[in-house]
Amino acid sequence: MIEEKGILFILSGPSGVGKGTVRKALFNQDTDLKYSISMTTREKRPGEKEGVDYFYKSKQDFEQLIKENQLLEYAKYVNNYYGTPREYVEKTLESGYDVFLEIEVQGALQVRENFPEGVFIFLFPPSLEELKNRIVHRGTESQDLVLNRLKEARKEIEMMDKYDYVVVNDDVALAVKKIQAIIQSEHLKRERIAKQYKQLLEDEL
Ligand SMILES: Nc1nc2c(ncn2[C@@H]2O[C@H](COP(=O)(O)OP(=O)(O)O)[C@@H](O)[C@H]2O)c(=O)[nH]1
Ligand SMILES: Nc1ncnc2c1ncn2[C@@H]1O[C@H](COP(=O)(O)OP(=O)(O)O)[C@@H](O)[C@H]1O
Repeated sequence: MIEEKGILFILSGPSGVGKGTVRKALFNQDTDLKYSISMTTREKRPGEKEGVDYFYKSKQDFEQLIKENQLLEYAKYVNNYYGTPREYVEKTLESGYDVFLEIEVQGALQVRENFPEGVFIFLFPPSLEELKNRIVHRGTESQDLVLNRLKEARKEIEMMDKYDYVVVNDDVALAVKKIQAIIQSEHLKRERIAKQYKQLLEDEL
């Protein structure tokens, strides 16, 4: 029998493109997806909550998690660590649920190595100018950090061709619809493959 494992979806793309905004809009709608909450060493922003937005860790605790191989992937991003808890993702997929990660590009490439069957979605800005506007207007960063994030963004955009899908985030609701269509079509694809496989086994008997 074919195991009914969940599908791992990875939403990535440059900082400021709208990953968090699009992910939240997606989860505000009715969905069976399970969001994997990341670990980070960055400071909690006003309004954020432990265990909802992130699990906030000290640098020392985070490095211990790395040593114990408890992270599926991790990256140092603008002087802070960010990482995905391995056990949550593996167990949730095993129990048949789809898991959704929203992570930056270096981490997504590491996930690619461990989960080549994952579905990798790159969120693309309408333009670099608009990306800069979004980082500036979000207002969570100092001028220096804005420049750092823009520098990162240029490098990250070069990684786009390693992804399965590219979604332009010009309008949040539209980007959400496109991601939902990708999720649906990946399920149909896998169902079709499972059916063909079953047929193949029956034909051989
Ligand atoms: N590699 C990796 N990146 C993450 C993870 N969680 C969040 N990120 C990314 O880290 C970057 C910075 O996140 P954050 O400080 O929350 O700022 P913002 O998402 O740009 O508002 C974003 O690109 C996130 O998508 C994770 O578990 N692993
Ligand atoms: N489609 C969009 N149109 C206009 N502004 C957007 C759109 N998506 C996101 N934003 C804005 O851009 C800024 C960065 O979004 P955010 O979700 O924090 O990006 P990321 O998680 O990729 O770093 C926020 O101020 C957000 O409100």
